[in-house]
Amino acid sequence: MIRISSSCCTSESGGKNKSPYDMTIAFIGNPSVGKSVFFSRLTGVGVEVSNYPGTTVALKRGIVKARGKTIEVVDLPGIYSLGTTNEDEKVTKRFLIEDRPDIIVNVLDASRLERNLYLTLQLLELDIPMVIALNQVDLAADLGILVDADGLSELLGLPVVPTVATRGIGLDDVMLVALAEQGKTQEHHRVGYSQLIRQALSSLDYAFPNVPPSVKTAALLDDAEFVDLCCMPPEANALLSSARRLRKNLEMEHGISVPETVARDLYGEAGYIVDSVVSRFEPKKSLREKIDAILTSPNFGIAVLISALLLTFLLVFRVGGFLETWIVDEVFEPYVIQPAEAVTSDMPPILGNLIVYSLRGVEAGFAIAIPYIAVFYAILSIFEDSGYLTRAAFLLDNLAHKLGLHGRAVIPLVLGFGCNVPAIMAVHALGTRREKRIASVLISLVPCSARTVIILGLVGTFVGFWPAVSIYVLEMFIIVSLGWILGRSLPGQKSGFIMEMTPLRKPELKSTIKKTWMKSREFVYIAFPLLLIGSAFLGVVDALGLLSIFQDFVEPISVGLLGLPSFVVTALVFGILRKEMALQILAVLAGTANFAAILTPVQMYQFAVITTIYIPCVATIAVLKHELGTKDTALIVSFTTLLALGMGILIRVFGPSFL
Ligand SMILES: Nc1nc2c(ncn2[C@@H]2O[C@H](COP(=O)(O)OP(=O)(O)OP(=O)(O)O)[C@@H](O)[C@H]2O)c(=O)[nH]1
Ligand SMILES: [Mg+2]
Repeated sequence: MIRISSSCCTSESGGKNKSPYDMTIAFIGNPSVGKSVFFSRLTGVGVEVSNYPGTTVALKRGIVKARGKTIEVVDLPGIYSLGTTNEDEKVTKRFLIEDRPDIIVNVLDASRLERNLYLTLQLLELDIPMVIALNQVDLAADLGILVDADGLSELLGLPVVPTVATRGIGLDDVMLVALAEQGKTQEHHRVGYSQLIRQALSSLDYAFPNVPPSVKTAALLDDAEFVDLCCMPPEANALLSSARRLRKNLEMEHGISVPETVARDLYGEAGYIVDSVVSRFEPKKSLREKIDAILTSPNFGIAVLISALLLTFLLVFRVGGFLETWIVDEVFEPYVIQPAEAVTSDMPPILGNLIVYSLRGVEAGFAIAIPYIAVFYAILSIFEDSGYLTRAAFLLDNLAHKLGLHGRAVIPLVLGFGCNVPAIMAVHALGTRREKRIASVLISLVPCSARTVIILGLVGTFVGFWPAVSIYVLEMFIIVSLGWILGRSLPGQKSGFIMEMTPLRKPELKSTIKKTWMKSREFVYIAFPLLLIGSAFLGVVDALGLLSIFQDFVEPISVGLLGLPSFVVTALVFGILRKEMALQILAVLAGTANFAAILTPVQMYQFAVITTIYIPCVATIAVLKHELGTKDTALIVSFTTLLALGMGILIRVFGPSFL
């Protein structure tokens, strides 16, 4: 057992050229192999770990101390190859070249070795010392797959350590081996390309003797970014133009496509290695396969999906609602709000309002938001970790294609139900800019957990469960229609990316609790200061009589067009800061959380639909701007505002017939 002490220092991006640490170890591998489990177990830093590809979207750094050394560990987004198709591949390549880690720990999923080895073979060409963590051997054994680690080590010429990251098995050994490999020249395996590629590479060898093999292969594949990063401009240009000439020759004279031949060679070699080191036996458990077959069958699977969604909302509604009532009625009102009102009744109005409004803000955060958000995240975490999220994506693949998206975009869309911000960040793993634009617009309309607070806390509690569900149906209808229109009208390249199905596993209670806790805590840190300041500000503004001036000013819209009480518009303005704040501020303004006393069912429905659709919250606007630019973001803000206004008017006109 080695002693590892850790400190949590993470940064989101690269850019370190001279390292202040004794060594840097980078965890690299395909998506969902367990890199982040390694990282968080080693550093103690709580990074997101989930059973769907593309969980880690930015490079994360942490520090551990082992054997008297200060080691920087880096968790990278999962990639399938060192190609040029997506941002994650570029981030990884840039990191490998600019930061040049001392050791790569290439994490492999033992149950999907062939696919994983493709990247391993590419990494070998970089000539950076490497250790293989053969992870998920437990799952592989369950599936009847046994990998001969020693045989693999011999074939690759690298140390191979079998691991089960989730149980911490083999982690110490990986670190020990990595420490021992630092600075060593490894006599590792080289890819045996087919003859024509070999010839092309050796003629580049002749002309550019000092350029490493990985750069020559990249040049032959026309990966200009990689070549530019590795060579000085004159040499890079000369290498790229020689490689282009060679590629053209090969394509004209021999009729082969160089990228296809290189890919075939790599897969061929990966296949050969797998044949030599993998043995299969009849797995013990086939129950998993039976469940999987049901979950992914076209008709039954969809029925399970719809039931799962309904059950989710029912659970969030029932458990969240129960907790909300208990916290408001049994804790806050008798022990906090009423005593505070009694104490402040003799104070000057500004001071009295400042205190009471602030406390109502805290009450709204604890009572209205946390119960729903925590229950929602607990369920979402079970969906993620069980592998159900990727099955949902698979089932909805057809529908996604109709919306101009790939099935994989379903994952960010579903994550959007939790929070739009990480969901929009996750779109960067999608293939094309066109797909990113469509997915981002649609995600910003997905009812996130903050909007769920409003839908369930207001309409679910005071109008009824089914009217609340109907808001989700309405939202889905808007999202599907908009996606359909955008899919047909937006120009750009369509993506043919293959989605990987992550294995079905039993979610772990510990992981569910940890994730729910992390996300709820994040909510408290981010939302509560805003909530307190917002409520206090509102109290002062109200005491000064400024609130009514603003409300009178927008009355033609709020009262005239929408038929809502004038104070509602103030709540809507606060909703731009954070969506659930709209409801919390509404409670503060109304002086009660019993919304039925101040609004009709139609008005509550209108309020919930408008807050769900209009302007994404500021955090979402910020990531939209980062991913899509100012123009697209401004378009989304204007479009959603108009759409919300239109829907508000429609509900005012037609709502009374239904509610
Ligand atoms: N059974 C089993 N599950 C594992 C093991 N290691 C990781 N997992 C699970 O695999 C899933 C993916 O783990 P992550 O650490 O998020 O994977 P990652 O490589 O960081 O994935 P990306 O961030 O998407 O690139 C999670 O559900 C983990 O609990 C293991 O050794 N055995
Ligand atoms: Mg990760």
